Amino acid sequence: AMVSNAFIYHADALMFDLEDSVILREKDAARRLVFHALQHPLYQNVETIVRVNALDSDYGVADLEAVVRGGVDIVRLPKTDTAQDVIDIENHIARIEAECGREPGSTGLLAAIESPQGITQAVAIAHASPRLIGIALGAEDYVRNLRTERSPEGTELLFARCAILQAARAAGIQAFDTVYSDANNEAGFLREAAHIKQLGFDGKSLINPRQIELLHNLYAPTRQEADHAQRVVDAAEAAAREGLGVVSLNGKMVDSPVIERARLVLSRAALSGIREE
Ligand SMILES: CC(=O)SCCNC(=O)CCNC(=O)[C@H](O)C(C)(C)COP(=O)(O)OP(=O)(O)OC[C@H]1O[C@@H](n2cnc3c(N)ncnc32)[C@H](O)[C@@H]1OP(=O)(O)O
Ligand SMILES: O=C([O-])CC(=O)C(=O)O
Ligand SMILES: [Mg+2]
Repeated sequence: AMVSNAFIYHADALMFDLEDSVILREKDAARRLVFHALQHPLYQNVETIVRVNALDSDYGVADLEAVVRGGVDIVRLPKTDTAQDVIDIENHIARIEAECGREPGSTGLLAAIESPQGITQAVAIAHASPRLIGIALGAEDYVRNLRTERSPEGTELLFARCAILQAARAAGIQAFDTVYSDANNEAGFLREAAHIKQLGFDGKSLINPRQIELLHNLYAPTRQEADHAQRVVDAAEAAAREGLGVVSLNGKMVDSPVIERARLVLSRAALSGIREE
């Protein structure tokens, strides 16, 4: 039911999971279901991601064969511990693309880091393949590996989140935060989402449709922020026409980092609209 309904919720991308939310005896059926969903007309204008099983499991390579042939946009590799894990999946994807006549390099890759080993290797992982569109944190497995649990403040995740952000930005790719597992706790979700937005994440994996609008609204700038960003960009363009690199807007210095931040605000307004307070 979820696979056939998911496209109605206006998520930025839809992620089909073949890994930890599918029990072992359903792995083959789930793979077939996803293979067909990827080719369904309803999913042609939606960005699709499939989380495959680990390549060293009994299912990983079969998952890849199905989803690359099915036309998935991005493959999510779970539990990425080393750059070699990325290179291994990269090699399989390149082979399958060649075999099925898909444009070489057209399948994107998203590596989820879910262990202390992966966090220590985050920089190498983030640089391991030109297919990588981003890296992501998988916090449920990560806290299990740390031998702790998630707190409302997220203190136990701060190091991992910063490591992932640093590595992603150093490699020029995106950084995605982990799921918030309590689908009925709106206040807790919003608190965590505000925290990861402030750290600099590009977005977050969601597990329930009710979280989509909450996150889009949080990432949408306020009317005041969008108007200010527009004034900054207007002032910068006027200054550039006069050959100036720095201008003053109501006494505040506007130079290149300020202008770039203003452009980011405007691009978020274009994507998510204006925040409803
Ligand atoms: C640690 C990890 O690996 S996380 C990643 C793997 N796990 C997942 O992807 C879990 C996906 N999410 C879910 O299974 C569920 O949302 C749960 C278990 C979190 C909550 O379950 P419920 O409380 O039963 O969901 P809820 O009552 O909010 O569902 C409302 C509607 O949304 C649909 N829905 C719920 N979650 C999703 C989803 N992830 N995708 C699409 N549709 C969904 C339900 O089918 C239901 O539709 P209906 O009204 O047509 O019947
Ligand atoms: O990657 C995610 O966000 C979900 C996940 O597998 C985890 O938290 O272990
Ligand atoms: Mg996990």
